[in-house]
Amino acid sequence: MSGDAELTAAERAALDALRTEDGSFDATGRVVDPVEVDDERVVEAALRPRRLEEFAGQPKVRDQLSLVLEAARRRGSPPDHVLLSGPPGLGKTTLAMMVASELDRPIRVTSGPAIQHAGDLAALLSSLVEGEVLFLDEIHRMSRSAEEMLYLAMEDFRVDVVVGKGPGATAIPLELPPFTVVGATTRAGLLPAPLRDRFGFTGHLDFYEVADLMTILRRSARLLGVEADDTGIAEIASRSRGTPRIANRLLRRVRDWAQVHGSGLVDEEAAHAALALFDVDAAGLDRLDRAVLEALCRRFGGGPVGLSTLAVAVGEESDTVETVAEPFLVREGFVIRTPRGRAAAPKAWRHLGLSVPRSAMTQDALPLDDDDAPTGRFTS
Ligand SMILES: Nc1ncnc2c1ncn2[C@@H]1O[C@H](COP(=O)(O)OP(=O)(O)OP(=O)(O)O)[C@@H](O)[C@H]1O
Repeated sequence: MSGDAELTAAERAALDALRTEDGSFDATGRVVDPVEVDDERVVEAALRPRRLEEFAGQPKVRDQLSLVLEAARRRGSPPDHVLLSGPPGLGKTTLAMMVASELDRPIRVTSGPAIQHAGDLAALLSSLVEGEVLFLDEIHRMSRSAEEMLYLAMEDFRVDVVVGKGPGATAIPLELPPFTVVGATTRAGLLPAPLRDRFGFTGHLDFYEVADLMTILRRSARLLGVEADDTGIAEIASRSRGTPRIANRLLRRVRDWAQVHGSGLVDEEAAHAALALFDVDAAGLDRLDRAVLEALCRRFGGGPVGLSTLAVAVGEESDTVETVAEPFLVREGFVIRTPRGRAAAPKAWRHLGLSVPRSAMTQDALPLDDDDAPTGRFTS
């Protein structure tokens, strides 16, 4: 059944106004999508700071990590394994690269989906050199058998290579040189406890303050050779959903506008015009975000409503709504996660120009969902 089947004409019109030509909200093509798109890799790599002192924002995680690395350097041994969690585009890969460069050690980069068999992992682990950093992106997407091998390897620097099959199979232990795993995940809650416990340091990256995004944007503008004044930088920063990847992307779109329609200078006027063109509103919300708010308020009377029902109503995958739109909507106080589903906060009604119903006033009092706010912490 189509998610729009029970909409009133007015509701359907409101949602349709937010759709792209093919009828979806085109989450992957969004200018404010925090997930990296393929042709961005080169420019992202060029903009990536190499040293911790150039890493703007996230002072807690940066200082904690800096201490862990400095202590390891002084001891002359690899640091504890590091787990970095947080929404996409906040700098997990950047920090992983920094661990290697700060320690002056090589880094091997792979990701959970690339390791589907324990054998893939065994081959990788047995080729590491002493002190090497193994960056495992999307670590929550590794297969269970690989996960089990990984936590043995992280604890004892050993893997058991199974030779043969059936009753005659034997496990041959293989010693590994000490190494450091840096795991990155957008979903720390999905990691099994035994794996999570093998990380001596866990850093949770949170959305950035506007002032930190401005620092990042000034640096990026300099590296890209873009002339930008503070009004333009501030406007872009405030609409970047607290995410450096989005800030850098919006900077490039505003630069395009300034080069084609303006004087080449990235200023407030260029930022306003370019961001209007790309459907990014004053709060940094785009079509998908507004569709989520429209559906929550107009169709479900403010909720609470289950994630999958909400996703069907906006014509998107649950995963896209949960990992792409929702973290920012929750953090900015538009949406509240409750054990009974998602609810619209008063700010959502106001953002859509609707009057706030009495029921929405009490949504703030509902208990939050468990997943909501891990912070940077040490684990033993
Ligand atoms: N603190 C920062 N200072 C400067 N630039 C940053 C910072 N954090 C992120 N960036 C920039 O933002 C872009 C995205 O960062 P990065 O790839 O590290 O994010 P990520 O969290 O690993 O994302 P994903 O989960 O999608 O892999 C990079 O180009 C990087 O240069």
